[in-house]
Amino acid sequence: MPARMTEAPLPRLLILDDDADVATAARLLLRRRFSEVMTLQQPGGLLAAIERFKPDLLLLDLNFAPGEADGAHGLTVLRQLAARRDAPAVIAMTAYAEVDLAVQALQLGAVDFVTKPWDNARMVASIAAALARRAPASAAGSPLLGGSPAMQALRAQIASVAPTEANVLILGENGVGKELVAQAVHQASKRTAGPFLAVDMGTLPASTFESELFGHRAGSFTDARQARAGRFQAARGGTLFLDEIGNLPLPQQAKLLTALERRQVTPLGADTPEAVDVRIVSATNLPEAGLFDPQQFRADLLWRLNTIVLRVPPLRDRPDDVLPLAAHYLALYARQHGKPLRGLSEAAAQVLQGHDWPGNVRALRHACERASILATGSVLQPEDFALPLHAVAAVEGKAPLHLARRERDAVAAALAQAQGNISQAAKLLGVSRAALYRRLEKHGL
Ligand SMILES: Nc1ncnc2c1ncn2[C@@H]1O[C@H](COP(=O)(O)OP(=O)(O)OP(=O)(O)O)[C@@H](O)[C@H]1O
Repeated sequence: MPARMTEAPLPRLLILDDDADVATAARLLLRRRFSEVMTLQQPGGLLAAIERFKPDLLLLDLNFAPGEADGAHGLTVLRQLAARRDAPAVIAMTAYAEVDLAVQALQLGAVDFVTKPWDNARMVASIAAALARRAPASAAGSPLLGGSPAMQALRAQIASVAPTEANVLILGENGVGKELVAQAVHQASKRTAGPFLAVDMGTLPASTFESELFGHRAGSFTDARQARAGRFQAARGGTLFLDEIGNLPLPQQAKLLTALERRQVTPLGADTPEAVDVRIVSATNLPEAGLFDPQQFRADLLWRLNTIVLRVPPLRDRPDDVLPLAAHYLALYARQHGKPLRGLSEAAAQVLQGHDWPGNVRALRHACERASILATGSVLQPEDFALPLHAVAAVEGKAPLHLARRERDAVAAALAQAQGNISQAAKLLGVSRAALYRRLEKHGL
């Protein structure tokens, strides 16, 4: 019997374009993907419209007046939105060849840009990607799904830890939901009206580490034309989420430690330090043995960060969570991609639950997105999730061996490995090129 699924609400779209025809064309193209579409021709009412209408996405023409081309108005709007917590994701629209303008829009926080006149497929893809990226944040409030005993215990820990000011270290494999846990801590904390700012410590270049985190004054180094606040200042009154903390090289660990010990930071080029008012939540997928190895991680920094440790268990250790998560994401993607909502066959449910999910919830989410886009039947089958063959075989046990399907999988795998090179794929499979062509035809590959 197909599993029941919860309905995810359709997102809302706001279009700001001074050309009524363009706004109408966009509305007609996109209205099936949104519960409501609102159009504005003047920027004056934009902030009020955002408060009232609460759009998930804003399609923003950067040039408001006919003939205008410098995009100054649109960039001003983007700057205003950057300061707001309720700002929608923004896709900027520019005239053809305004590449510099598009780049500036992206730097100011737009998630993508499309050039006018747009290509419908490109516009739809851009919108789908923007909404997908926004999905975890917009689930804020009750985003941490899963009723397994492990998740219930984790939620209880979050509830008791969040209202304190204690620093929290979140441990768990890739994709288990550490960032969602960090957001949940912030949302249940006394700082919930302040910002939640995530910084990926693994990718901060060593050369700009201090400027990124602590800020800089104008002229403090060659490229520092304007003063800039660091993440510590930007997160003031809120929570600073230091992700991938285990990847921070030792020299940067020392700088971070100093800031945390003194609870103040000195922007590059400044004479006086500034007090820090942030709660630190950090996360790593490093195994605990690695964290406790002083060659990799300073014990004194660890001691500052891990006042409270929250462990998020891998998905394979909480199989009860798999089907509710799958149902949630299948419903979400069915909506987002305008596909019919499909249930899971018994076999698919078993395969999903029995899989060991090395990529955890992120991988399950991707598998659900793929299935909701590519599946053709009314009920989802194991193969729609494109899991490695052994996962399907392990659960099917004594079920028929599905020779045709395995042959198709083997051919597809060989083609992928050979990067589409037919001769090489044929060699990998131990068949002639002609035999491979026959199979490609047979399986519609
Ligand atoms: N309990 C959950 N309920 C709903 N969605 C979840 C849950 N856990 C994880 N996800 C989803 O899985 C994806 C990965 O989650 P998240 O980014 O929080 O993991 P992570 O542990 O921080 O990953 P990484 O270590 O790779 O940065 C996100 O899309 C998130 O929305």
